[in-house]
Amino acid sequence: MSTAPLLDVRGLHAGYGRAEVLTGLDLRLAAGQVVTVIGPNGAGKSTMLNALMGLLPCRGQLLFDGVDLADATLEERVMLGLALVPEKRELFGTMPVEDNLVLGGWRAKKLKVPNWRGELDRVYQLFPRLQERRAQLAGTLSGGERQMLAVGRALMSRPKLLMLDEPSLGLAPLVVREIFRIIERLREQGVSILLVEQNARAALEVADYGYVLETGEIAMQGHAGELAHDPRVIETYLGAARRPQGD
Ligand SMILES: Nc1ncnc2c1ncn2[C@@H]1O[C@H](COP(=O)(O)OP(=O)(O)OP(=O)(O)O)[C@@H](O)[C@H]1O
Repeated sequence: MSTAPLLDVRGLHAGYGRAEVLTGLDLRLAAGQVVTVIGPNGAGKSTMLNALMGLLPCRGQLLFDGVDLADATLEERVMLGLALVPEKRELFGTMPVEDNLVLGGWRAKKLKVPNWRGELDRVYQLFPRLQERRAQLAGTLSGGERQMLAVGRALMSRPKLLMLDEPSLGLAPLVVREIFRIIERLREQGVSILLVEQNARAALEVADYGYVLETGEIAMQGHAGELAHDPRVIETYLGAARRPQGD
């Protein structure tokens, strides 16, 4: 590609103490793209996101929007425009919904983005349910509402790249569909998204490009539509599509 990617990861190594989980991962994402990383439990998907966010020590080249992230702290990465919605959502349960959202706006506030509070209206447009429940304590929300709040809070920082760790995890099928509809809408709005998912089918439907991460390495990659039709991906990750052959 002629223009530099928004995110350019080369030879990423990361792990916990002596246990190396990622052993030289390469990944690229162009601005405006939705890129998904699928793979089995324990492959290292969350480890990758945590390393990108600066929550874990790592080695390798990490370029974000042309900036080398090697020595950037978590706060600096947030200021550069990275946002992570972690698997555990990590909301402030004893605070109202709206306060959780406002806290997410500190980057925009610090950057003196004019009318950053207007971001609240955008988030409420995307998630009318959050507006209805703006005064309710976050800890009393349903699983789906908590996920919406976690995504909304990340959007409040006006990120250049939104990283989502298993947004559908633990949610009922109807709510999962709602979450993917929202990802689709964000995509239409031009938000760049790095999506880690176990729900490979839904992830490949919404994404432009996909990577398959297996035991710390990229095993396959390609345009999402092509991956979704690849026999190995179908066999391993889209198993529900298989029809019994009667043997
Ligand atoms: N805090 C930790 N300390 C030590 N090992 C960890 C820690 N977190 C994860 N691991 C190990 O790192 C490996 C990769 O885990 P990771 O959570 O990144 O995988 P994943 O692909 O996101 O899978 P999952 O979908 O289960 O979260 C696993 O073997 C896991 O046991």
